[in-house]
Amino acid sequence: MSRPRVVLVGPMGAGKTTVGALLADGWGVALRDTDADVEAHQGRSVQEIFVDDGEPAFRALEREAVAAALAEHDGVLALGGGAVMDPATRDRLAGHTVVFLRVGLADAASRVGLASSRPLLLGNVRGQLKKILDERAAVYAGVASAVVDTDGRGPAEVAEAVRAALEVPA
Ligand SMILES: Nc1ncnc2c1ncn2[C@@H]1O[C@H](COP(=O)(O)OP(=O)(O)O)[C@@H](O)[C@H]1O
Ligand SMILES: O=C(O)C1=C[C@@H](OP(=O)(O)O)[C@@H](O)[C@H](O)C1
Ligand SMILES: [Mg+2]
Repeated sequence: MSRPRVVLVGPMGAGKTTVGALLADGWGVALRDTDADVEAHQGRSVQEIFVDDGEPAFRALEREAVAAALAEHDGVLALGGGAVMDPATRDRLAGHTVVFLRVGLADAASRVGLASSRPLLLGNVRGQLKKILDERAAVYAGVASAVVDTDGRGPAEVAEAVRAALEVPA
């Protein structure tokens, strides 16, 4: 059975998708991102799925996308920020190499921008982000085998810190 070289978790704006692409490029492996997998499978954006079918429907699709990627993918895997809130997903992550990209409110808000297309942030980016960071911090830490701080660091520096945390060559 193949397994991802690293699974990236953390809140919106942590840089999972961006840093995941840098890591995958550097290692010459593929990046898989569960948001992109759900969108490709559904032929709709995450935002459209939230609006049309609601968050629980998205979470069910996301759970299946994570399960498939964990079982099939041997490159870098970026999860959507809320995926780890699902207990079955947390169980599946056990034994995987999971890096929590930690980000504070200021950096997360400035990265996602005030006009975020992320459905959970519509209307009140900072307020919603603060709530999510508070609610999920312990959950991210609980599934992680390593934690990498991203505040004040650009994507390349974060990717380097991930490699250092994994103690694998660039
Ligand atoms: N370390 C970083 N420093 C500055 N901007 C970043 C960093 N990581 C990501 N970004 C930018 O922040 C935004 C969100 O990044 P993204 O990779 O989509 O985060 P996530 O997948 O964790 O929600 C993108 O515009 C990206 O270019
Ligand atoms: O944190 C969340 O609940 C979400 C994070 C998003 O992915 P990113 O973390 O890649 O932005 C996306 O899955 C959806 O908008 C919900
Ligand atoms: Mg992402």
